[in-house]
Amino acid sequence: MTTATTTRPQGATIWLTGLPSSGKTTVARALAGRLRSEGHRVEVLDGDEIRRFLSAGLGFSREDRNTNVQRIGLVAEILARNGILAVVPVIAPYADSREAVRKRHATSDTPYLEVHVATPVEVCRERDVKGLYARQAAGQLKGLTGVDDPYEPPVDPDLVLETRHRTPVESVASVHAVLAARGLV
Ligand SMILES: Nc1ncnc2c1ncn2[C@@H]1O[C@H](COP(=O)(O)OS(=O)(=O)O)[C@@H](OP(=O)(O)O)[C@H]1O
Ligand SMILES: Nc1ncnc2c1ncn2[C@@H]1O[C@H](COP(=O)(O)OP(=O)(O)O)[C@@H](O)[C@H]1O
Repeated sequence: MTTATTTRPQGATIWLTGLPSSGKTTVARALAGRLRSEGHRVEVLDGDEIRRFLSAGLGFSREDRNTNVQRIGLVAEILARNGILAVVPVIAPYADSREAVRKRHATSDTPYLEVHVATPVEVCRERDVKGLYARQAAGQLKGLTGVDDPYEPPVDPDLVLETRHRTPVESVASVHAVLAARGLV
């Protein structure tokens, strides 16, 4: 009798950090589409959806954001460790919180990519997909990331996407190139 050996595909977490309306979700969805079309198993851990279920009840204090990011980091690492490409379009404004997620991945030797979606706040304000910048300006919302709440830009990200000067397809190509260079796709 022969024993079949199976090799599990290598997973990874691709974390897209950036301000609201910077383009995280747009790039994440387009990236996921491309990776799926190439036959990879992909999950997008959407910030809004996570906050409706896994992080229901959490707000936007520093403590709650950290709790949210650590929960998402845990789920992403479990998925990635099991051969899934986990794409995470979540603000994650605090450097120490992102560092803890990176360390969690390092502990299990799971590939982790930090991608800074580096769109200036003036451009995000113009895009204002969900009307948050307008609500903040009108005094109806306090603690908006990048405006009256902190965003600590990554110091040494694996990739920076200047979405002002690139189309989403070009941004996807940049992320894909990093994944390919690391042998992950
Ligand atoms: N005060 C404040 N600051 C920042 N963002 C706010 C806020 N209130 C609501 N939202 C909306 O919440 C969406 C999810 O946020 P995240 O879970 O990614 O944020 S965090 O990482 O926990 O800081 C986030 O989604 P994106 O716009 O896709 O970034 C915002 O639309
Ligand atoms: N080069 C680009 N990359 C990503 N998004 C862009 C770009 N140019 C314009 N946009 C637009 O900016 C908006 C970004 O919104 P979204 O992806 O929901 O941001 P976030 O998830 O960071 O809040 C979308 O309406 C998108 O079409």
